[in-house]
Amino acid sequence: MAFARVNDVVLHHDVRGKADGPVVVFSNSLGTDFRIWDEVVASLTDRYRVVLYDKRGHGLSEATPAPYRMDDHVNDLAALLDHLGVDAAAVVGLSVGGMIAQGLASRRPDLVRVLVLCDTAHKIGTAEMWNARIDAVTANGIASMGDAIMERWFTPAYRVPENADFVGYTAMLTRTTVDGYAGTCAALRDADYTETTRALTIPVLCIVGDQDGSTPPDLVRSTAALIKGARFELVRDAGHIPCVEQPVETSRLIGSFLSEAGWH
Ligand SMILES: O=C(O)CC1=CCC(=O)O1
Repeated sequence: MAFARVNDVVLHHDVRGKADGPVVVFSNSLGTDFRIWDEVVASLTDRYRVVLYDKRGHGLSEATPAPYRMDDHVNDLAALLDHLGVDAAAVVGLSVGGMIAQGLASRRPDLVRVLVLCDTAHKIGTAEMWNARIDAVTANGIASMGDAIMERWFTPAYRVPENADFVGYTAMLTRTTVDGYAGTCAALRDADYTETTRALTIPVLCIVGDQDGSTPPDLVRSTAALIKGARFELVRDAGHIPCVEQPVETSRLIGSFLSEAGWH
């Protein structure tokens, strides 16, 4: 693992895999850090140079004061990739990470050659919804919303106290900084990539858990329908975070799409 100061923030990141391989970048969701990708990344490191990072306010990255703009997150990722000397990449993004990936693809078409959009959309939620979350997390902390968030993240079968992984991912959520969480809710509230995503011409795969309670299959399907030639895949028995709940199938879908898109 490593830390880098880019723009006005210190970002925690890690580079794994084949040093001279094509680059695959992973961007994670609200309230998670880059460990959610561990199992998927393990299936790719023999072929790819993989870049993982924690967006500002998440994981071990610095938490600058809320609110954030989606452009802050997009600029952070662009600056981190410039810092690492990456000049072309496939970008895999989950939820807000998928919005960051869409933003980067439209801002830096030189950099983004393939997109995998997991459980995300061109626009997620409403201003009322995000303002209510910002108010709740600011007044009562993230743990106060923990159960409701877990119901969207994971299926009932996964969400049992005997499942140590479930307990661990709950801790990952509740240890996110309030600035990072509320700041990123503001970024989500204000972001709408409908027009820029409609203009994408690169290979795009959209995948979603069949029981995703945050970005349900119909929403993700509507994002795929915006993009000429985009592929849509449903992951069975998964909620909002298929890379954690169904890592084998998620790895298979991502790995084969990267190959088919010529990213090898
Ligand atoms: O908390 C949720 O509902 C899940 C989520 C929405 C945007 C994101 O990145 O995660």
